[in-house]
Amino acid sequence: MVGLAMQDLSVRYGRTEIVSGVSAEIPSPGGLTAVIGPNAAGKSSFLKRIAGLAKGTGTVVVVEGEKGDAGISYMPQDTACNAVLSVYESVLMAAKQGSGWQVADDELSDIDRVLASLKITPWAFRNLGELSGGQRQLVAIAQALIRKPEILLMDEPTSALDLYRQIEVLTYMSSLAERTGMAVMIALHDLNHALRYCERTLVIADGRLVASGPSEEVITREMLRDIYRVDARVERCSLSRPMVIVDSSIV
Ligand SMILES: Nc1ncnc2c1ncn2[C@@H]1O[C@H](COP(=O)(O)OP(=O)(O)OP(=O)(O)O)[C@@H](O)[C@H]1O
Repeated sequence: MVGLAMQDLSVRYGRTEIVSGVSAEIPSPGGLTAVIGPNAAGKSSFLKRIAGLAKGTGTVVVVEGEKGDAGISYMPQDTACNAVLSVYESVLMAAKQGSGWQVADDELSDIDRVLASLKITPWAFRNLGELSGGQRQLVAIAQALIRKPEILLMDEPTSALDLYRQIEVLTYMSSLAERTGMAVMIALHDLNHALRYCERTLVIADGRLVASGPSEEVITREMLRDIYRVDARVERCSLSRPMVIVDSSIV
């Protein structure tokens, strides 16, 4: 069961400050938190700063975590691939990152379990270079999960997946977070995913946190107008789930 406290985070690339003064708390147990906002708003930079992969000021404290900073894992937006590795080898390498090369039986069982949970076992011995973009994205998720992070930062993890896989992955992440107490922050462009799968949402615009709270309270007509510049409504579908219906862009 972990949470996260972020205080006054900033990110700088050279002299340019891209993210400024972001403070937010993810209570324990973390569950799923969406990070939304327009293109180039600073979502990836914010996640990288939390993971210690981008330079800047501010503090990140892992609340109740056993591994401290070591328990944070970042899954990048671009899933770079080493074409000479098989899926299985690439997940094994991710598992062994930062530790020795001896492999125990239970580590191999963990890999089997992660591949099975994402339904990618049939490709286990195919080379990464032969996979489609969506298949590679699922492997990247497996590489992130095999490290058993306490806090997982996922940068648009479903952007290359078909609708069925998007739902499968987010449902799985949601149940995994509930079962393990893991905190998952997910940069997303699909606001219906944020409404449906994420307990809370942070909105980043121009590098600043402009709203945060329960997803349904944050994703409102006003926010969509002010931040996304679209005329849109949040209505309930026949199953009573909230969803965004876009009428037009605002010129
Ligand atoms: N390594 C870098 N060096 C310089 N500028 C960068 C670097 N990485 C990102 N930026 C700039 O920082 C800004 C925010 O980028 P970032 O990738 O954090 O946005 P984002 O909200 O994740 O965008 P998107 O939704 O388009 O993926 C952009 O203007 C981008 O050009």
